[in-house]
Amino acid sequence: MLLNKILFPKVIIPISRPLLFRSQMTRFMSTEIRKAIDDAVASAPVVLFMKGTPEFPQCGFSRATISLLGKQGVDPAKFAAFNVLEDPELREAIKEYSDWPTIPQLYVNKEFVGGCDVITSMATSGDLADVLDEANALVPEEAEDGVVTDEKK
Ligand SMILES: N[C@@H](CCC(=O)N[C@@H](CS)C(=O)NCC(=O)O)C(=O)O
Ligand code: FES
Repeated sequence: MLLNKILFPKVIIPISRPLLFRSQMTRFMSTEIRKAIDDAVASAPVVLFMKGTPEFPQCGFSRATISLLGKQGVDPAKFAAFNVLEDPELREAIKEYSDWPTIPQLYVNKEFVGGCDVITSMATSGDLADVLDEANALVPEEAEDGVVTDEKK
């Protein structure tokens, strides 16, 4: 430790500050907001917290995620999206709730799955199709329309 301090004094000092700030932040979300997010997450089998709406995503990461969900064939009846740009409190609280620092955030059956990068790699590996299929969240084979994306307008 002493050797570290001598060799990397500038590394050790800044590390302690974000940790302290984080422990203060984790007490910040009110019970009401936590309950509201619990309800949002439980409102459909597939829930996306995003910037903008499925029809008009307002960020490339949200657009890419909604597009992937559409291509997987997520059933609109099994899907709910929450626009964090309409609710600054939700935008911050969802990060604490999931312990994930960015938007979009995907939940399937109330379980946090990940953000855009995770969803993209799960789509490539086939894991996303498996998770959505297990959640019974895909449109039946004979139906045509999945989640509306801006590509389908
Ligand atoms: N690598 C991220 C990309 C998403 C991202 O970086 N989102 C940023 C810019 S949209 C974000 O949410 N920043 C915090 C905020 O805007 O509140 C992922 O896999 O989802
Ligand atoms: S809003 Fe700028 S990258 Fe998402």
